[in-house]
Amino acid sequence: MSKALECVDIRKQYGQVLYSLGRPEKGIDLSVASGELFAIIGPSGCGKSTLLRIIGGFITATAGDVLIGGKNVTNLPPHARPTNTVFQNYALFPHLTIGQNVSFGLEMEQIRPAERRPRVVAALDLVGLAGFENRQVGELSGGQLQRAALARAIVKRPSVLLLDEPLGALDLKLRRQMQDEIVSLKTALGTTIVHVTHDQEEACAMADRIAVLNAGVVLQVATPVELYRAPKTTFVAEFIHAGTVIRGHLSSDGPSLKITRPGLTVTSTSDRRISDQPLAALLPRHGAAVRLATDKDLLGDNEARGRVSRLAFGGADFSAQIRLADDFIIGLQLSIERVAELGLAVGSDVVASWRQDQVLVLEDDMQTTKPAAMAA
Ligand SMILES: Nc1ncnc2c1ncn2[C@@H]1O[C@H](COP(=O)(O)OP(=O)(O)OP(=O)(O)O)[C@@H](O)[C@H]1O
Repeated sequence: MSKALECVDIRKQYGQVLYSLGRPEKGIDLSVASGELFAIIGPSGCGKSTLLRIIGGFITATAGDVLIGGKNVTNLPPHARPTNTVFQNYALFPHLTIGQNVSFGLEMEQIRPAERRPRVVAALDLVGLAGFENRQVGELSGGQLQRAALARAIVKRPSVLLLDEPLGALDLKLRRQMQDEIVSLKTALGTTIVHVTHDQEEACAMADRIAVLNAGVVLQVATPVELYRAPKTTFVAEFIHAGTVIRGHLSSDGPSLKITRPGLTVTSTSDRRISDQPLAALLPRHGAAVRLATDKDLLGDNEARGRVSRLAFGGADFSAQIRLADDFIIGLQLSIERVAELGLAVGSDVVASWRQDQVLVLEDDMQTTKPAAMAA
């Protein structure tokens, strides 16, 4: 597939050492395929917006290049790039009607009025705002304003649409609806989209691929499923809530790796070698990876005795927390059927066990030890 966007060795420094995007020895490299919806996720302050604004031309990178459709646009201002950005705060002109707002960019490009009008009507139609042309900005709801902002961005037919947390201000229901609509829009127009969000669920629901950013560094780029099945580092695993991170004493046990902590020994078939790089294990959260029993005595590797400390129903399944002997908490998802079958309630004594081949070994890139942070 052809590349719609490439970031090559991008770095940005604010102040001397205040914040830096990219590492001193290597900047950020990203490649987004044509027609792809590519999400950038990460915690507040990690540099998502900075990166997106460098792509859009609103911020000048300290070093590196931005290529769109193979063309180097690094030195072009925002309006001369084939991109358009939708911001969280809509950024609509309050004194113009919705139609005039959508038409504004076309006027700037000196497109003839006769051509402008059908394009404005078509863009409003695409985002579900047919007939809203003559409405004032103040007469629209939050969701409608966000749609108008989208229409204004797509009317210029950008080859890359940049979304900077555009759904952040919407309530959950509207947010889900807009997520679906943006994906449909992408499919209908074939536009490449780069979407910045701090919400990993939103990214997973919408994106073809996701880049996880922390402290100015891209830790992993993968499809949503790959990210859950094989997070590379403890930061990624914890950020996306992939399971419970186990830190402890690490040793080699024949062909497998063994991590021991009080009341729990996990072994993994992972072939990662012990080196200077700190490693940790991940117990996946999804129900299929975990066996839970209420009448089991034998305890060996990958088995732990505990007590259900929380059972929260999330609509489709339960999020359970199990407190082990030394107050270490593991989190997992359980189906309604499984909870009923085991007669689980808060306070139930259980034995949890994992298949060796489902215990992942990952690079431990977290500075702080947060054993209970991953509870479901
Ligand atoms: N103009 C600036 N001068 C100095 N530091 C800045 C400037 N703009 C951003 N920063 C810093 O750069 C870092 C990255 O900011 P950025 O807005 O890109 O993060 P973000 O991941 O988008 O965060 P959020 O999710 O909170 O919007 C932050 O630590 C921020 O304080």
